[in-house]
Amino acid sequence: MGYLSPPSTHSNMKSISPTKDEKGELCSYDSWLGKHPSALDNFEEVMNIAEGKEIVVFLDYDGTLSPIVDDPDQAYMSDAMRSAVREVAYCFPTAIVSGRSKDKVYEFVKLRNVYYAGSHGMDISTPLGSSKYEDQKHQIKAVDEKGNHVVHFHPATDFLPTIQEIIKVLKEKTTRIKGSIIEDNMFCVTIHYRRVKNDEDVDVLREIVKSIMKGYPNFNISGGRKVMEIRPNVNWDKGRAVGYLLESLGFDNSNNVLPMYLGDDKTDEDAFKVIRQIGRGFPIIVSSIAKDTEASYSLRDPADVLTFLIRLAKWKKEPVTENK
Ligand SMILES: O=P(O)(O)OC[C@H]1O[C@H](O[C@H]2O[C@H](CO)[C@@H](O)[C@H](O)[C@H]2O)[C@H](O)[C@@H](O)[C@@H]1O
Repeated sequence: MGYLSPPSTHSNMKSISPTKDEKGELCSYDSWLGKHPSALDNFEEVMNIAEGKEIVVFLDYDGTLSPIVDDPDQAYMSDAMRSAVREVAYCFPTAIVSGRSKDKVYEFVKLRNVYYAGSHGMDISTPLGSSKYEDQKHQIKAVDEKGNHVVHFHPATDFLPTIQEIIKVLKEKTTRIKGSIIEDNMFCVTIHYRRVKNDEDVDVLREIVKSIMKGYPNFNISGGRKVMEIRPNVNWDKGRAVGYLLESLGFDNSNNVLPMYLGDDKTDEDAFKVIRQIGRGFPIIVSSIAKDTEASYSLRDPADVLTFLIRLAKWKKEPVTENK
């Protein structure tokens, strides 16, 4: 089984926080690495487990394929990363699972040979004919720009008008908080405060958002990397999206499938948990600091991710050479 048991103290975790040891002291990165070993340093071990299995690759976008930057509209991925993802997607079914709207993440990634799940998995497109998912109400059959028959899955469609109303109110009420950005992610909303200069303004922004959202009980507020995220209260997240994609791509009954998920943020933890529940696969956290996580393996940053993806594609094409 390609899977390491989670440290027992990490179960039922609600958010990512710095990891503490038994004495309540912050863990060093090196001791954390003992529990979440580098997927690069242990590449051969990982790929020995993967040998003969059907690998499916899931990739988060921000902080995984692109470095974190101040301006969310400038979070470009490098050409080298694009080329590595393209190669990986030629070798294995590959999906990008992002908090951003599907269209926006496609604008950054620009690859046609990967699947996209935007809005934290609330906007997924897959080829027609594959999905046996019972929630027909939220599936729309369509023909894409290449003439392919596809299915769009939108479990939160009913919330769209309210989301637009929330965005309007948020924009009106937060104009005085310099540096704040309200990002329309289609089925969810992100409130950015990375560029808000002082902590008092961040606190005021938080209070404004909380106060507005009291009027919208069907929505939840969660956190991320210098963001607040507003999501409709539907039982759906990146973990459910991974399950949906595996099923839609025909891997639901396969005992041979090995999902590999690379992500850096709190919302990726839902996907890590699902892979743990499947009992096979590699939940890999991208982090240069020790933090509580359900992931088994780690990579330090997008540069590590790039090296890992290049090696992964090379392993598929030249397994013997890569394994030497
Ligand atoms: O699921 P993801 O693809 O990781 O998306 C999560 C959020 O990522 C973006 O925000 C983060 O990256 C920005 C650009 O580097 C950075 O400025 C921000 O502070 C980060 O939180 C994106 O803008 C959000 O909409 C996504 O929800």
